[in-house]
Amino acid sequence: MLQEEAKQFLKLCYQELGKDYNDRMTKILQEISDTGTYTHTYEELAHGARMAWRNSNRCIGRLFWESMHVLDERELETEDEIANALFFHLQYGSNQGKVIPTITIFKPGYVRIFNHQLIRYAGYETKDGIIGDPDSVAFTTFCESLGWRGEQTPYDILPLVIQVENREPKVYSIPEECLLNVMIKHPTIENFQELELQWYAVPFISDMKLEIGGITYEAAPFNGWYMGTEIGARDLADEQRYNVLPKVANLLGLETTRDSTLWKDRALIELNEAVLYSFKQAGVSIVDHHTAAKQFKQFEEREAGKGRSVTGTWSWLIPPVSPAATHIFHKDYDDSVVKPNYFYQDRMY
Ligand code: HEM
Ligand SMILES: N/C(=N/c1cccc(CO[C@@H]2CCNC2)c1)c1cccs1
Repeated sequence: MLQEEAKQFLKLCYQELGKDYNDRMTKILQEISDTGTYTHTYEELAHGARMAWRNSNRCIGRLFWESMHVLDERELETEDEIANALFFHLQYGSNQGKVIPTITIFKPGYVRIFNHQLIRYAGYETKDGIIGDPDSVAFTTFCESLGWRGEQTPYDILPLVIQVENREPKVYSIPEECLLNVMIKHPTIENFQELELQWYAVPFISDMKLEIGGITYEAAPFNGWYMGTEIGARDLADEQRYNVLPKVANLLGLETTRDSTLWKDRALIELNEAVLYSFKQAGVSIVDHHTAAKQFKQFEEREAGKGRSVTGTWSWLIPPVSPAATHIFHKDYDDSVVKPNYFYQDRMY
């Protein structure tokens, strides 16, 4: 099984790198029969992580798959060393707002990061309702069970929770210099900032596993930049998230008593325009869903040129705002799963 996965990956990887794979294949098969596993070279690891992004069916941002920076931290052993590598990744990937798509890869079978994203707001269940991000309530409660205490504001940054081997998970507050936040304001509606909306600048997904040639990296956090609708049409807009559309509509003086005034749609557009404007003003990379769709079209064309077929999940690739205004809506995609790839894994709390 591992031999087969290794063979398949190596053949394709070395073909794409323009290298002969015979010698390497022999060495790997020997290592697998000696030790039951094998260790990727940095080149195999880096190209495998990029191939996994290229194969991510639900990702609209794949045009840039070859440019991802890969930080190899497989030799780290202690929770402190790992926390410091994560603090480094936060600063390196954020790059003062000029976001660099980056992945850090830790020793397989040894490290787990409990966070869904390295930077996320806490959620608190109170008798008067939820403070903060409802999506974070379970993880926040878990952090509190480990002794962590937040300030109970709607935008508290959660700590990192790192587990090595089967030791107790350790909790680390994120240093200020690793954090970048954007206050949401509107280009023409002056009192929009009265809503006091904000969001963190850069998404770092930290709970997916990376599978390359039969080796599973359970801790391989990766960042890119946001597509505006993720924040403006989901994180801040969903009823079961920050649910701000009624507040935006009131600020805009919209008639909210009838659906047919399309007040929700108008509020959504103003909020998404404000998100894109605020990120640009703050010098933080972000892409609107029309530009992202055009970039994805370029990705499809480039892959065809390389003789590779593109797999995708239509329902995830279409943006949540004006989906039919993008080419993606008007075609269908083969949702087959190709490896290397990123996968969900069981929650640790
Ligand atoms: C560079 C800018 C990037 C943009 C604008 C982008 C955009 C997106 C968006 C909008 C989604 C859907 C998320 C959702 O609906 O919740 C997504 C999903 C995804 N992206 Fe990308 N992405 C980028 C980079 C990356 C990178 C660097 C990786 C990994 C190396 C990646 C891997 C994925 C994966 C695995 C999913 C599916 C997540 C899931 O199934 O929950 N993306 N991307
Ligand atoms: N823009 C992004 N968006 C996402 C990419 C992958 C996953 C997610 C969050 O997915 C959650 C689980 C299902 N929807 C929300 C968001 C990126 C995050 C890290 C690199 S690029």
